[in-house]
Amino acid sequence: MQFEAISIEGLSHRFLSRTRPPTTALTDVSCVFPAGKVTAIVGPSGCGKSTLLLILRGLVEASAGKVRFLYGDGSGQLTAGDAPRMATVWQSFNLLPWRSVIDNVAFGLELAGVSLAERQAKAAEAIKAVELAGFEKHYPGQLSGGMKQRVGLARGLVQSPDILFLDEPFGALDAQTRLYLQEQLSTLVEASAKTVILITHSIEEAIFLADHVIVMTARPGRVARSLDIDLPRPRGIDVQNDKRFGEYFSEIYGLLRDEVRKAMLN
Ligand SMILES: Nc1ncnc2c1ncn2[C@@H]1O[C@H](COP(=O)(O)OP(=O)(O)OP(=O)(O)O)[C@@H](O)[C@H]1O
Repeated sequence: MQFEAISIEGLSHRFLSRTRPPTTALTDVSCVFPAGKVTAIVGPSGCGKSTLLLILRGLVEASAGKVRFLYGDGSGQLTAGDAPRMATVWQSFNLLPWRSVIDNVAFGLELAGVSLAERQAKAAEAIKAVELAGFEKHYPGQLSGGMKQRVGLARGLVQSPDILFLDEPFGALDAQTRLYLQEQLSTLVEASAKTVILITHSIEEAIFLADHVIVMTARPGRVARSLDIDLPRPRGIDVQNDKRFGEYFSEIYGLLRDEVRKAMLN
């Protein structure tokens, strides 16, 4: 059976607190994340993007609704099954400062009980894929922000996940580094045909990297619109000159503008 999609139906989530009124983070979210595609989620601050990611990763249990991981046998019939292998790259790098680059990248494999030789070989390959060969023995404190984030990316890739989650992966980086890493990520994603779910505040980043963009409303987050990004691949940064890029930007910004305003007044 092959992993085909994540399907979310009527998902809502409310955070309860003993000391504060409850916060409804998500309300009646329904959407599909197809396998082998990049889906970007954009939405105003606080609309529940990270909460959605935590629910998809099984780290938070939704108050209502369903998340189903769908598998097919090629006949067109889909059946729900267990979550496939997943990895997440976080904005805040989350590197262990006392471990070298290669040991940081290999950490997940070590926890999974993979032998030293195998995890070192796999980690070296992932480090090469993010163009950090030669830095295996460096420590996080010796790296720039962009290099740290590439280590984070390698740590996600090394696990050969079926689904790679990227939560604002480049948010903490300067504009040029961000652009460079977006290009690198685009190449990596195209080469691996992975299922990627990207959370971002950047409309350009969403259009550049994704096959589909889900635009969310202000909190409590709902799906405002789901758009297909019909731009050729492989994509280089010059895809921004394509007329359709500007049209997608205007459409998404048009949807977001009022929502961002509402989020500011929330
Ligand atoms: N553990 C929690 N307890 C209570 N409220 C929470 C908790 N986690 C998140 N929230 C609230 O739920 C709402 C959604 O938060 P979430 O972090 O999912 O939004 P987001 O869209 O990822 O935000 P941002 O874009 O700013 O990262 C926010 O109002 C937030 O304050």
